[in-house]
Amino acid sequence: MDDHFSSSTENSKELYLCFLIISLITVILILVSNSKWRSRRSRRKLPPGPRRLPVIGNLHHLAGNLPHRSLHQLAEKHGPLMHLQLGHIPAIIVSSPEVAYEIMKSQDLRFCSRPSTQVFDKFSYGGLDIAFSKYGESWRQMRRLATSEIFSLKRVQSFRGVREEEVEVLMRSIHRSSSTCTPVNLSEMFVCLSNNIICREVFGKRFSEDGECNRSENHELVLEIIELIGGFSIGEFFPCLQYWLNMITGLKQKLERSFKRMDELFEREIEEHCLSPTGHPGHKEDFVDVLLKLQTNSVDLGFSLTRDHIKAILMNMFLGGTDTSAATLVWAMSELMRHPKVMKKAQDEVRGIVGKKGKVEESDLQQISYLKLIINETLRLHCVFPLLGPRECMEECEVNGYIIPEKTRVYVNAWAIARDLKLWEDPQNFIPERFEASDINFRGQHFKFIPFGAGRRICPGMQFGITTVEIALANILYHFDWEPPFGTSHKDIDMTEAFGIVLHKKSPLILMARPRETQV
Ligand code: HEM
Repeated sequence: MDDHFSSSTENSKELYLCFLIISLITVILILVSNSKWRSRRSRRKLPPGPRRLPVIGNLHHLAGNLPHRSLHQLAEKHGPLMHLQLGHIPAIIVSSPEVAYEIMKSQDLRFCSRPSTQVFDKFSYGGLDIAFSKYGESWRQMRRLATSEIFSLKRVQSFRGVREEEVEVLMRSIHRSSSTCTPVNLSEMFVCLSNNIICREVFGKRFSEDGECNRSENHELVLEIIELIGGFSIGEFFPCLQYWLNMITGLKQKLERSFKRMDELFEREIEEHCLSPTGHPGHKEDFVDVLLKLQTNSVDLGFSLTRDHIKAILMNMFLGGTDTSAATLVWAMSELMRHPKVMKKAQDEVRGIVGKKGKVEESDLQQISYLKLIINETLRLHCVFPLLGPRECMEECEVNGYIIPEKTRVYVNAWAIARDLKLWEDPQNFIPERFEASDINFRGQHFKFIPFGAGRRICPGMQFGITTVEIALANILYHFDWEPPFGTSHKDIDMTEAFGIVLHKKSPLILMARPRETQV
């Protein structure tokens, strides 16, 4: 007993010591890099012409809780283009539609690369995917292939049945809870829904055990990887020390473990598809089928589509498709709960259009226009990737009268732009009607509203994501009336954001559902 006690005390001492050393190294590295940069600049004479941006912030502004908010506050003081020195990496933060236009439209070709980090390199199978790879011929080939074969409108429509079935599963789950007066954890259910949809689209099957809305092992894996990709890693900002810092912090080991699990899953699924190319009777073509077929005919593609290329795209679908749609659904329902008049108007619309049919089908969505305004307004206030994907400048250029050196990291604060008082009336409030008589949409043409990004790196899965959100939300409003849990009111719905690459609500959305009288 004593031995056990003393060994666990020693273990915690070691852990504490390790933590102290890491913190000390981090602080020293930040201080050294900042002071070195400043002294170098003060000795240097600035050339005439476009100026260099002064450094106004450091890693501390990005590493803190909710960086989009602290960067927004900084931008209010320093303007829409700011220079931060992130360890050894220079970075600019963009917080206005004009500068975003320069970066993502007029000079997109110079800014459409991604930085290289150990995490990105690992999960992209060494730069073979679409989301994390650097810009170049290989990325262009993959993006072209994915746009035409995977993310096309035809493909989105071909999975209509999958989405409708999974939404029905969700409705049944909610129904069960409501019949026993059990509160419904919508946050959990939305993640299961989108994970099941994406797994069926990608692998042709869902992974929940009992055929209902259960959290699957796969979903845990998605969350683990998203945390690794979106988490703050000090090594990323000190490239020459990255290997060692990632070893000391344990990131490297975690990375290897999660990657192995992900790779094994993909291998298993691909092998299953190879062994039984036609699948079970009634099997619908999924993305693994599509990619394997393309691999067989890869002469037509003009490049060799390897097994690693396939796994890299599967990773993009798997990660891109789960959390984003789920987070958007949670924010939308939370806003509707806080705005009962908007909720009522939306329910009246859906119920009026669908009538007594018993469920909303995708063919109904075209007519349900107020719901689309609600989704726009949700994406404006709760941009799920507040800083979009990090970009990297490929050659020295000039933006807004300032020189931007090659390899500068670029973050566009889409969240701040969408809440800017100068651009939006009453921007902090949820008012879907603001989109009513407006031609502003999220397709990357209006730079004050870019929840899916813009330019060459715009989200290719936009239509998949939006359709999932629309069909799920429409059915939820059609089938049920919603109340806050007993003893709380609409105003108590907590809207605090959680830290992470995907902007989630911090506390789960738990509500009481009451089936509509006319429903079965
Ligand atoms: C509501 C749902 C979604 C939102 C709000 C969203 C948003 C975004 C954003 C902001 C980016 C970064 C754009 C940039 O860096 O400029 C992105 C990239 C991406 N998204 Fe989505 N997304 C959603 C759904 C999906 C889905 C369902 C998929 C796949 C099935 C997907 C796949 C991707 C991929 C592959 C990229 C990387 C594109 C590139 O770097 O070239 N997304 N998404």
